[in-house]
This record gives sequence, C-alpha cells and structure tokens, in this order.
Amino acid sequence: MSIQNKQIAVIAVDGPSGSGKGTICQLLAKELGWHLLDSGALYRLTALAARHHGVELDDVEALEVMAEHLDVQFKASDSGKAVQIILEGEEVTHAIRNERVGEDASVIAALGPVRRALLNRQRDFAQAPGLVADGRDMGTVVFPSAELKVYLDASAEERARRRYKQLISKEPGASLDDILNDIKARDARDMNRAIAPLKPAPDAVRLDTTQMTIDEVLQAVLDEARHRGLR
Ligand SMILES: Nc1ncnc2c1ncn2[C@@H]1O[C@H](COP(=O)(O)OP(=O)(O)O)[C@@H](O)[C@H]1O
Ligand SMILES: Nc1ccn([C@H]2C[C@H](O)[C@@H](COP(=O)(O)OP(=O)(O)O)O2)c(=O)n1
Repeated sequence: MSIQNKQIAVIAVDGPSGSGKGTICQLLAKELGWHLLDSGALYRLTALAARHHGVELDDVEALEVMAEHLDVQFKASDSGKAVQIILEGEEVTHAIRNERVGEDASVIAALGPVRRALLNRQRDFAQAPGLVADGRDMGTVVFPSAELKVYLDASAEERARRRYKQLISKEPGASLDDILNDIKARDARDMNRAIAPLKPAPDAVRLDTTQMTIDEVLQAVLDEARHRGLR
C-alpha cells in the first residue's frame, strides 16, 4: 500500500452530499492552480462499470476487480471548462452524475476491498504544486497528513433544496421530499459504515454552510489556507 506523498501540499475537503465540496474544490483548485481529485467520481465510475458489465452490487470479488482495473481517463475539455470523463472509451461525464449512480456508489463504497483497490489511485493524484481532494475520507484515511482539512456541512433540508434546484431543469418531475429522503439514506449509509465512515478528522476546520454563500465558503477556506502558508 503506497503512503501519502508528504512532499506535496494537500487540502482535504470532506462532507455529506450537497454540502458544496465539489463546487468549492473546483474553485479552490482554480484559484491556487493546484490539481483536483474528485474521489466520489471514482466510486461512481466503479458502480457504473459494474452495471455495464452486469456485476451485482453484492459481488465483492468482481467489484474489487472492477475498481482495481478501472479504465478511466480524466481529460481537460477543449473549452477549458469542465473535465471530460472517459470510461472504457465512452464519455460518461454526465452519466455518472445521476442519483441512481450516486446511490450505487454509496453502496459499493461500504466494501473494504473496493476502498483498498481505489486507495493508491487516489494518492497518485498528489502531484506538484499541490492537490485539492474532495470526498468522504480525504482527511481521515487517504491524506491523513494533509496541510489543511476542511469538513463542510449543511442541514439535510438545505442540501436537498440545493440538489432540487440542480435537478429540476433536467427532471421536471423531481420531488423535494424524495430528494430529502435519498439524502438522509445516503448520509446514514456513508456515516455508519464500518470502514472509512464519513466523519470530520479531529484536526479538521468545520464549516456549516447552511447560511453561507459559495463565495463566503471559498473565502473562509482560502483564509485557512493563507494561515497555513499555502498561498
Ligand atoms: N454555500 C452554498 N450556497 C448555495 N448553494 C450552494 C452552496 N454550495 C454549493 N451549492 C450548490 O449546491 C449544489 C450541490 O453542490 P456540490 O458542490 O455538488 O455538493 P457536493 O459536492 O458536496 O455534493 C450545487 O448546485 C452548488 O452550486
Ligand atoms: N472519498 C469518498 C468519496 C465518495 N464516496 C462514496 C459515498 C458517496 O455517497 C458516493 C458518491 O460520492 P460523491 O462525492 O460523488 O457524491 P455527492 O456529489 O456528494 O453526492 O461515493 C466515498 O465513500 N468516499
């Protein structure tokens, strides 16, 4: 098992679904000119690959093989905006973002062999000049020596409202109640699993973003980075 490369500065950002991790990490990586790890995408890709290959979500051995041999490329798109994600030659940038894939990802993420198979792949993202890492166990397991650990949170109701706003243009029938129930179920699964559960690292800076704008959250994290000499 490779260990965290301690030469490379890492900002680890963890928290539940809809707390703003993805948004803040993208902005942070851009502002600092650092690399970005979207670790949730790796769990989503493993879940999608399993579906494509007809692997059941309780077939631990086959899922471990899927995770170990995940054939994925993260490509900067021509517009320079979003990263394109290619799985086994097929573009899946949007396909991995739907709620069902998120749910499947949360199920397979409870399996130790899957998490172990993805560990080194995640640590390999730590390259100069630095890494912003988005996930559930970035500060606790994957990058325990990170220079800055942030735990983002918000009430389940606020997180459901954020997801609803995102979804409603694509799925006019989306229900806020259903989204809230899904968020609570995913929180429970991610927080209560035996291996690498979602929880703040003891040394994490905790931010409740329920009443904060995206820019306020970004500035708060940049202030912490500044205090630690990271920018
Ligand atoms: N502080 C905030 N206030 C309002 N909306 C936010 C805030 N942070 C994120 N959002 C919005 O909420 C949605 C979910 O955010 P996202 O970054 O995908 O969360 P996560 O990666 O933690 O699941 C996005 O549409 C994003 O623009
Ligand atoms: N480091 C990580 C990242 C994600 N996971 C699991 C648990 C999550 O419910 C799923 C999907 O994660 P993702 O960050 O893409 O989900 P959200 O955008 O927060 O809804 O993967 C994990 O167990 N550990």
